[in-house]
Amino acid sequence: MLRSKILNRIRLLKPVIDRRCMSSASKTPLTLLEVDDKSGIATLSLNRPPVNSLNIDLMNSIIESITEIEGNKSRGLILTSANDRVFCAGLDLNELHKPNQERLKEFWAVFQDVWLALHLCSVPTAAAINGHAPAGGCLLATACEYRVMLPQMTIGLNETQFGYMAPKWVMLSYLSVLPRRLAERALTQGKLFTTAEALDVGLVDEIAASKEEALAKCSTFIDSFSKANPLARSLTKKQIREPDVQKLIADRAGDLKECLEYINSPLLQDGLGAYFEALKQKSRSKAGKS
Ligand SMILES: CCCCCCCC/C=C\C/C=C/C(=O)SCCNC(=O)CCNC(=O)[C@H](O)C(C)(C)COP(=O)(O)OP(=O)(O)OC[C@H]1O[C@@H](n2cnc3c(N)ncnc32)[C@H](O)[C@@H]1OP(=O)(O)O
Repeated sequence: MLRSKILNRIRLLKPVIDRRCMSSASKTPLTLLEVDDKSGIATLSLNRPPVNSLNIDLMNSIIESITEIEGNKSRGLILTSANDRVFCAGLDLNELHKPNQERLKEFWAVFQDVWLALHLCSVPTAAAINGHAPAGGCLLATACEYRVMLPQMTIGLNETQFGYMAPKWVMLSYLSVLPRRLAERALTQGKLFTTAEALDVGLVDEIAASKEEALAKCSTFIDSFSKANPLARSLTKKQIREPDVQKLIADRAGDLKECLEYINSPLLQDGLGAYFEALKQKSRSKAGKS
């Protein structure tokens, strides 16, 4: 069965993941996990300042939290951010720009794992998107079953804006939420939807005026499964998601090889370097350091 195969795969990796986590554990927890003792719903907050950019340690921490949530019989998982401006800035560009090749292989494998773990999570999942969610941040949100977003934020797979094409399985996550023609246009444009636009096209399900309201709406979504048998619900979700997941599982090595070639190509490295420098410049000018 796919579920046991996937979970065994992640468990098999676990000792490696644990070692990696322990070797580079930061002083402050990269994720905050709280389980409401009344509702039984777990809230997983990304907590890697300044923008929750996804590096190896943060993604391992997310995977471990999901494994813990599935093991402690939480009734659901709400993914959110401890930062009130940014949900998740996507992959840490330091991992992609002029990368160490061994680390890049590990980074990409963990990126694949974090999507599999969240996309196949056995409990109901919802994202309280309380900040900007570009690229990998949008992927985390679309891996969840439901999305509630705060106003004046942006969300989308903007990879073409920094010279990259998203991997097939990242595109499939978008296609599981958006109609094909719209997904194609948004992917090729590298579009970042405003909150209102995202609601209009169905990329998010609801808008909330505050993080508290977003969390409450996510809890209401999770409560909607209260009459469903948890195992039947989980297996039904995995059955529906299996075709997309299999496209990655069946060729993880091929995906890794393709990404390494693509990420390391000089043209893309130059484009990414320029994009990253512009980000840093913007930040410096914001802080009054030109
Ligand atoms: C077969 C093909 C396969 C090829 C594979 C290609 C690669 C993978 C392709 C797809 C998967 C996913 C890819 C990604 O996720 S790549 C990352 C994309 N992310 C972004 O484009 C977001 C960039 N950031 C922003 O737009 C903004 O920072 C913001 C809106 C998130 C927040 O804005 P604001 O609050 O104004 O903060 P600042 O911009 O001032 O930034 C603060 C600080 O953080 C740094 N930073 C921002 N984003 C990142 C990041 N993604 N990685 C690393 N660092 C980041 C920024 O540089 C500032 O740092 P400082 O200069 O030190 O202050």
